[in-house]
Parts: sequence; C-alpha cells; structure tokens
Amino acid sequence: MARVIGVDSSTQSCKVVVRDVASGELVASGRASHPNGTEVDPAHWWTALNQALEQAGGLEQADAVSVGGQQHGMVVLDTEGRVIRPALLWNDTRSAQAALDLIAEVGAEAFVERTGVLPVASFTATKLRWLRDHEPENAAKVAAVCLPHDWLSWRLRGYGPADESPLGPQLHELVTDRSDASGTAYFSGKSDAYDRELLILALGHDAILPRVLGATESVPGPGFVLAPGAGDNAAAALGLDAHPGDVAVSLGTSGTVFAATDVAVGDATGTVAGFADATGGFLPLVCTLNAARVLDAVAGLLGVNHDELAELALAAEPGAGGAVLVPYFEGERTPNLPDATATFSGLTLASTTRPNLARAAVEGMLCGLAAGVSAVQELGVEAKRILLIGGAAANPAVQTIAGQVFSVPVQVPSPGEYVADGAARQAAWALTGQRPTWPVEMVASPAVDSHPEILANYLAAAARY
Ligand SMILES: Nc1ncnc2c1ncn2[C@@H]1O[C@H](COP(=O)(O)OP(=O)(O)O)[C@@H](O)[C@H]1O
Ligand SMILES: O=C(CO)[C@@H](O)[C@H](O)COP(=O)(O)O
Repeated sequence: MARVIGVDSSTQSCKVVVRDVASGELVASGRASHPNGTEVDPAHWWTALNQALEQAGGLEQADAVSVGGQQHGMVVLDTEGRVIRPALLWNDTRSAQAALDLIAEVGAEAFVERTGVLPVASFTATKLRWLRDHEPENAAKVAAVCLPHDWLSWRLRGYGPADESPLGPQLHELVTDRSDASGTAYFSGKSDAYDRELLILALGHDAILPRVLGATESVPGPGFVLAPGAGDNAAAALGLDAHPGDVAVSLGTSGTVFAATDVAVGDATGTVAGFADATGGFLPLVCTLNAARVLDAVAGLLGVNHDELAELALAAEPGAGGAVLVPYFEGERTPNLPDATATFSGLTLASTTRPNLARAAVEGMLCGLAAGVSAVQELGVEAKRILLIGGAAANPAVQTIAGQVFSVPVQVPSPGEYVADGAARQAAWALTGQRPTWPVEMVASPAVDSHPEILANYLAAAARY
C-alpha cells in the first residue's frame, strides 16, 4: 500500500500527516511547536519537522513527500548553503518602508501588472530591500534566496551546509512551486517566470532562486519522490479540494480569505493579492495579521480557555452591546496599517461585561475577514459557500458568529490539517499522475442569521484608523 507524507510548516507549529494513497485514509500524524517571534532561525523548523516526522512513524514509510509552509518568509543562504541571518517571517512589519520605496520606484500599477501583487511588508521582496538597506554586509553575502517550504524540501532531499547534510550545499537543487513563488513579489504567475529585474532592485544584486516546478512535477529524494510543495494557503485549497464557487476562510495565526480560480486576478489597491495556486490556476487572497491569536489574547485577558471564551461570547447578544474590538494587535496588513495597535471601543458601564468582551473579540476577528470576502467578490470571484478552517474554526462561538457576520453560507469541514492534507494530495498526485479524489466531510453548517449591523459597527470603528 503506497503512502504519502504531507507537511505543514506553519507559523506556530509543524504538522505532519501520513495518508494511504488509494483511500486517502489518515494513517498517522505528528506535531511539534515553533518558537514565537517574527524572525526565526530556520534550524528550529528543521528540528520541529524531524520531531513531527518521528511522531508520525518516520520518513522511511513514504513513497512521496510534499511540504506546505507559511508563505513569504525570507531565507537567505551564502555560497556554503548556510543561513545568513534568522528568517524574517510574513508577519514581520519592519519592511513597511521598503515596500513603499519599491512601489515608488516601480509604480503601483506596473507592480501589480508584473507580479499580481502590490508590495506590503509581508512579501519577500520588501524583506530583501530591508536587508540591503539595514544589513548591507549580510545582503552582500546572499548567494540564494528561498522560502520556508523550499528550504525544508532542500534539507529533506539531503542538501545543506557540508557539515550538516550528506549531499552538501548544492544551491541549484533548490526547488519551489508557483504558489509560493507568487508570494515573493518578484514572480509572475501569469507568465510563470521570475522577474529578475525586481529581485535585483530589491536585493541590490542577482541571486540563485529555486527552480519553479509544475503542479505535478517532482524531484528525487532519498527513498521517496518529492513533490513541489506549496504556500500554506494554496496547499489548504488543494486539501479542501476547492473548486470555483468555494471561498476558504482560514483562522490560523494569519486570517486568510482565498478562492481557487482559473483566471488571474489583479487588484491595484493591494487589498487582494493575485497569487498562483498549486494546481496551475490562481488564488486571489486577502490576509490579515490578526486571527486566532486575537482569541488567545482575549481569552488570556479574561482568564478563560477557548471553550469558556465560546460560552461567554455566545451569552452576549449580536453586536456585543456596542462593544467593538478592532484587533490590530500585531499591526495590520489588510488594511495596510503596519504600525497600528488594537482598540476596544463603544464601552459603557453597561456594555463592559465579560460576555461582551468575548463576543467583540470573535466579531472583530471575523469582520476583518468578512471585508476580505467582499473585496474578493468585488473582483468578480464567485462565492457560493465559505469553508471555515484553521485552528480557531473549531470554536463553537466562531462558527455561530460566522453565520451572523458573513453574507455567504458557511460550512465547517471536519477538523483537520488541511494544509498538510493538501501537501499529501500533491504528493499522491506526483506519485500516481492522478489528482486524488479523497472525500472532504462537512461537520457543521452554521445557521444563516444575518446581522449586518455587526460589520457596519466594526467598519465604522476601523475607519477611525
Ligand atoms: N478551540 C479553539 N478556539 C480558538 N482558537 C483555537 C482553538 N483551537 C486552537 N486555536 C488557536 O488556533 C491557532 C493555531 O491554529 P493553526 O491553524 O494551527 O495556526 P498556524 O497554521 O498559523 O500555525 C492557535 O493560536 C490556537 O490557540
Ligand atoms: O502571509 C500569509 C499569506 O499571504 C500567511 O497566511 C502565511 O502564509 C502564514 O500562515 P499561517 O501560519 O497563519 O497558516
């Protein structure tokens, strides 16, 4: 019985699933934590991946492997294959000015035309520009630039610094896929090619970039076939078997709204990023910096766990008695407010209750994403149903309140690791040449209980920024 391994190296942790190729049945899984922080030494991802693989029964059982991972993170390597400095992650906002500089130099419309995206601090190109401007001695050492999933795939195949890996630093063996390449802001999903001029503009010189594999291509690993991997959102779309009409809302460290489409979507305002997907199509996407950790923070404030937070939130009325949380705890990416902080507003003596604060947290997290769903729809993307996934989607209050905040019917797939599952599907596709048709079960369809005043109050509070 052939088996595949799918990996999700996400912001907070590494998750591994082992699946049977024929049935899609989950055979084993593993998980290990990543350190906190917006810059991280990739060595931690490697350690966590090996721990998660060991928990899941080891790499040896796999006929094919694929790695999905957090997008955009800047991993810079020297000629020896060593990581030059800790990776700057997608949620590190220090390159906000670099993003503005690049837009001023290239032009907003030209940037979107060339790459599908308008740079914000999350994208790799802006991090390279920050490196050039703030750490020129490190920038000068850069021989290759890759993303978290590319680096882990390379290490899994046996490449790396000579003293840490059997095959040594063969930088030309780095590979990636279209979905993750499209989050760099120096790749065009429309022409499937890097825009080297933009790379050089950002970093100050040329560098080796991972070879972009097609959706069903693979490269050899030690004892297994390695599929191209993907950015985590594109992998989740594959894991959900998303088709036109499906819009996924993912509530992990980031909050994302994305849809699988056949045609490229460009948005000169920068609200919607025109990424590529993991099947040869496109993945228009809106991303917020503040999602599941908003609930973690407010649960901590109220001294409760996630289930108790849900009970409190569901004890309050829709609209939380006028209390509104605009949850920009980490700054924000959509809207582009990298230096913003969060605010509770609308508090009166009567409304300042624990249930209202809990509900305001859930409403605030979801409203930013409801605005994202509208932005995607405004670009002509069809939204017949919302698929709610990610760590916080398991929360009963999140599910109920999603039915009140979103204007499109919501379905909740059975709890699972859809990024790792998407990677497993990609591995099976590379192995057999057939896209798997494994089923995806829905476990909840929250009642459509529209309360447009929740979003209206939120948008009024957010407009004060
Ligand atoms: N029942 C729950 N209610 C709310 N948040 C939850 C719940 N279960 C997990 N989470 C949160 O979900 C997040 C992890 O989700 P995940 O999708 O794995 O994130 P990432 O992929 O960014 O690492 C954590 O912040 C965790 O506290
Ligand atoms: O920056 C984006 C998408 O553009 C994020 O979605 C990252 O890809 C991180 O994802 P999670 O760790 O939240 O899954």
